[in-house]
Amino acid sequence: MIFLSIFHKFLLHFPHFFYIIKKITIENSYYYLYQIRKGVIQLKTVIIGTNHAGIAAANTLLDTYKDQEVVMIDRNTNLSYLGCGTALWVGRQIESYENLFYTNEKAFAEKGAKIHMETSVTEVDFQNKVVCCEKANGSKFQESYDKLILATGSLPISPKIDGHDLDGIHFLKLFQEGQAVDAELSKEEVQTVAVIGAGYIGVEIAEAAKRRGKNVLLFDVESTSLASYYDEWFSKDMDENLKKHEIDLHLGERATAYLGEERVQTLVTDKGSYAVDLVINAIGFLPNNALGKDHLKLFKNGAYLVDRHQQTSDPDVYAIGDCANVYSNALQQPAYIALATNAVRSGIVAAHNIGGTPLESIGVQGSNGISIFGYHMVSTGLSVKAAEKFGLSVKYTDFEDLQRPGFMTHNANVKIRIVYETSSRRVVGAQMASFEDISMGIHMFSLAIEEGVTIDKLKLLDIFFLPHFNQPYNYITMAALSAE
Ligand SMILES: Cc1cc2nc3c(=O)[nH]c(=O)nc-3n(C[C@H](O)[C@H](O)[C@H](O)COP(=O)(O)OP(=O)(O)OC[C@H]3O[C@@H](n4cnc5c(N)ncnc54)[C@H](O)[C@@H]3O)c2cc1C
Ligand SMILES: NC(=O)c1ccc[n+]([C@@H]2O[C@H](COP(=O)([O-])OP(=O)(O)OC[C@H]3O[C@@H](n4cnc5c(N)ncnc54)[C@H](O)[C@@H]3O)[C@@H](O)[C@H]2O)c1
Repeated sequence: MIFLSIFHKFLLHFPHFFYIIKKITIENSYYYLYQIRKGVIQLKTVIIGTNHAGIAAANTLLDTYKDQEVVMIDRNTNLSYLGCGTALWVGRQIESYENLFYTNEKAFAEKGAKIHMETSVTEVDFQNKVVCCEKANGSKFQESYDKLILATGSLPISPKIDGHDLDGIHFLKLFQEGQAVDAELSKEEVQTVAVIGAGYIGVEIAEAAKRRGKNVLLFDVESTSLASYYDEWFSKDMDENLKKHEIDLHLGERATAYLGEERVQTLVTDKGSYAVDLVINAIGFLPNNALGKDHLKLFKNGAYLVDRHQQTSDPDVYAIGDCANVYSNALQQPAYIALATNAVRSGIVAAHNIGGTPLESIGVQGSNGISIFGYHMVSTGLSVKAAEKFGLSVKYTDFEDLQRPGFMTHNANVKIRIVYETSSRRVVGAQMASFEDISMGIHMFSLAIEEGVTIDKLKLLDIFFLPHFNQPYNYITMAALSAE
């Protein structure tokens, strides 16, 4: 031990000379990790991006590995904004945006991090392990690193069609963009709002704009809303729900141009043209890979390709959150799923590995939920449609009933679909919907997918019964029992 310690200190004094030997022999050893964990070796970790993923990594490093030096850099003015709240405050379901931030710059400075907000990283010199930064006032500086965490997130996809740079066309990613949409909806002259993309952001903001009294047109190229998350049996219900609340649905319709002098006045699609006062684009996210795309291996959509430790193809660089791929347990291969939940977990995993505790990600199911005009839908893993797209042969079992026994006066319908692989019979997905809150049940399916549980195992699963919550023949049991 003493010899190794002296040897290692010697190597640290001559880092360049012995760099390669150190990389091969020492950095892979348990003793090296042990020394990091004990704070004998102090690493400097630079985190680029301080939103959900970067915050989780920073908190884990600062709380658990107190001797590590942490530098956090973000170009935005704020951190920790919960985008899930945008539609809620824009739609006035909550009073203000103030509680949508769960931490701030000061909290990290107090924990000992060096934090640079309103600072863009313009370049990373991966060879010399240096990050080049530019502050909002134009001043430039550099930060060296031992380990780098890329947490640069995602960017909304911009449709490259005529007129896309006119005024009155918005995205909905940052807090500031939420503020801009909120201000637009406050204008009397803004009466007709076109939302492009009926995915999660589109459907949520369509509800919000309707709640603000606007005429809302919702467009998607797919034949239903929420097509990436649910099979038609579910998404058709959401379409009905949207129509019932007077949202004008335009499915299977693609925007082709925006027309206007300075501000957008007309939306042109492949099926018609519409007078509009405001456009909100919500057609998905792409990973923000600008800093590392020429140096690091990439997943097929451009996300940084990471292993189960969140390590990229450069061993000193980790990538987390929306800028990296995840491992899908349903598909049993890498995938891309941009969710805050994944961002947080991946940040924790990366930080423990850097801190000296080897930790593998257990993979994800992409569990998600939405609640629109009181109709709740939750899903995890793959829909039948998604499985087919990925070439996975699946079967499914459906069940629909009242949630509680008929004698209960407070009651509502519940629908469930469980999707399982044809050959192995392992569960690969589940979808549930109701006007009641049935959301917690989906977590059980998430675990089932993660653990490779078969549909047959669910048939006689011990599920409690109480009239307040469910029927003696629980809808999960009934769906599983009727599986072929
Ligand atoms: C309206 C909306 C609603 C959502 N609702 C939900 C939900 O209900 N549930 C859910 O799980 N997910 C939801 N999401 C998705 C979730 O917000 C993202 O998955 C999450 O933000 C990803 O976190 P991240 O930290 O990886 O990336 P981001 O949030 O994209 O953060 C990346 C950070 O990196 C910084 N950055 C990028 N490049 C640089 C650079 N060169 N220099 C310095 N800083 C840089 C950015 O300023 C940013 O702060 C929603 C998203 C939106 C937009
Ligand atoms: N409740 C939640 O968990 C929640 C809420 C908001 C956002 N998010 C996440 O944020 C990310 C971004 O959300 P999003 O809504 O932008 O993406 P999304 O992938 O949920 O939806 C994008 C939609 O746009 C449609 N589309 C694509 N190209 C189009 C085109 N040219 N014209 C018309 N429609 C087009 C797609 O068919 C899809 O339905 C997603 O990963 C999402 O899961 C999650």
